[in-house]
Parts: sequence; C-alpha cells; structure tokens
Amino acid sequence: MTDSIAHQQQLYVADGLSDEEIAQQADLYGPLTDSVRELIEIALLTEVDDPEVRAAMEHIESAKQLLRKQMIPGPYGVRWGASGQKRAWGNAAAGLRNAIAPPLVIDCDPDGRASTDFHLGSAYEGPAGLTHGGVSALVLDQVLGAAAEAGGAPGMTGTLTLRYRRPTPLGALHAEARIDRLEGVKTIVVGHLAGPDGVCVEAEGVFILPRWVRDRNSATVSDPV
Ligand SMILES: CCCCCCCCCCCCCC(=O)SCCNC(=O)CCNC(=O)[C@H](O)C(C)(C)COP(=O)(O)OP(=O)(O)OC[C@H]1O[C@@H](n2cnc3c(N)ncnc32)[C@H](O)[C@@H]1OP(=O)(O)O
Repeated sequence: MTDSIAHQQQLYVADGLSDEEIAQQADLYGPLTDSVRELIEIALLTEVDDPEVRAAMEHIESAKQLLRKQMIPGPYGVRWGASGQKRAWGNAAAGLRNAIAPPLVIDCDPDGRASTDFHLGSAYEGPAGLTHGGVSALVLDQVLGAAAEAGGAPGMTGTLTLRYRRPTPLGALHAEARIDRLEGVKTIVVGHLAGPDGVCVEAEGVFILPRWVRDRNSATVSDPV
C-alpha cells in the first residue's frame, strides 16, 4: 500500500460521538463558519477607510489567536459517529465547518438522486456578476457524487464532463443529479445546474470506488465470520 493511500485511510474515522455530541458541535461551530463566510463577503465588498480596515484587522487577529489555542492537526477528514451519522465537515462544497463552502445542503434519495437549492454570493464571481466556471464544477461534482453515494454506488470522481450552456448568474441556484447507469465498478451520473432562466451547466460524471476500497470490501465480505 502506498503512503498516500494509507494517509487517506487514516482520515476516514469512526470517532464514536453520540448524535447529541454531534448536534452540540454543529450548534457551536456551524455559526462560527457562517460568521467567517459573512466576513469573507464583507472583506470583499467593504469600502471603509484606512483606520477602520486596520481596526478590523486587529479584531480578526485576536479572533485567530483565540481559535488557534486548540486545533485539529490536519485536514478534517470524514468521520462517523456511534449511530453511523457521517460528518464530512471539511468538504469544500458542503462542509459545515468550511467557510469556503457555499454551503450546499443536499437532499438525497436512495434511488440515486440528489438535489440542492443554494445561494452563491459575490465571493464566487468569475466573469463580472456571474458564477465562476470552476465553482459550477465544484457544485456539480459534489451533487453528482452525492447521487452516486445515495444510490449505494459511491466513488471518487474519475471523469467529470461539463457543458456550459449559458452564463450562470450569482444568487439563487438549483442543482440536481441522478444515477444514469452502472457499468461494472463505474457509476455514471448525470445532472445540471440551473438559474432563474433555466439550465446553465449540464454534467456527466463517472464515479469509481478506489481499488483499495474495493479490495477491502471484498476481503470483508469473504472473511469467515
Ligand atoms: C474512499 C471512498 C470514496 C467515497 C466518496 C464519496 C464522496 C461523495 C461525494 C464526493 C464528491 C466529490 C468527489 C471528489 O472530489 S473526488 C476527488 C477527485 N477525484 C480524484 O482525485 C480521483 C483520483 N483518481 C483515482 O483515485 C483513481 O484513478 C480512480 C479511483 C478514479 C480509479 O482508479 P482504480 O484503480 O479504481 O481504477 P481501475 O484501473 O481499477 O479501473 C476501474 C475501471 O474504471 C475505469 N477508469 C479508471 N479511471 C478512470 C477515470 N479517471 N475516468 C473514467 N473511467 C476510469 C477503468 O477503465 C476501469 O473500467 P473498466 O475497464 O472496468 O470498464
């Protein structure tokens, strides 16, 4: 096994937290993330003068010092609590603790469908007043991946193909996806991102459970109990 696979495996952790403990953490850190996300938007758009900018930076520095007192050593990873509740809180598209995430709150259906209504503010701008194409890709990758996982055929993105049909505005957006078909170890998912005037980006993704997970799963299944 390579070092990189061993490192990935260590970041999938069953930490045994109860649902109550997870809810307490969500209540504590969720609002912190929202506040930082708001700060990103304010820092982008503020037009206050030199003294206010300097004073604000001092406050931000104090907040950083407070929060740094106790930290997770590396990436958040993916964690499961005692009841099996999954927390991908560091995820760049949907992580509850990631201020860079829009965040996406994705509704999933076990028949292999996923959808989300969300809002992209000024921090996601590409062309003037429009959503950055890479951000559209981020959103679609996550929603297509969630559909694959919801349908019981999860995987890493092997290939993501996008067609940008019309400019994607900022603001209120919708994305949805469904499993189109399974081909051996590959899950092919289709979906789109839409704004108020209709579909802006169409997507097709090929999701593949990495070989090390497939090997581990088949070893578990064939192990004598
Ligand atoms: C760890 C658990 C993950 C669960 C995640 C849930 C998250 C949910 C949300 C997440 C959303 C966010 C998601 C993210 O951000 S995921 C982050 C972005 N993606 C990556 O970093 C993936 C990097 N690549 C890899 O890890 C491996 O190359 C993968 C796993 C993709 C395949 O490596 P593996 O060693 O397993 O492959 P194989 O040689 O046994 O081939 C098997 C079959 O696949 C076919 N093939 C191979 N490569 C590709 C390709 N690139 N496109 C299309 N097809 C490909 C191949 O021809 C063969 O087909 P066939 O001959 O059988 O027909």
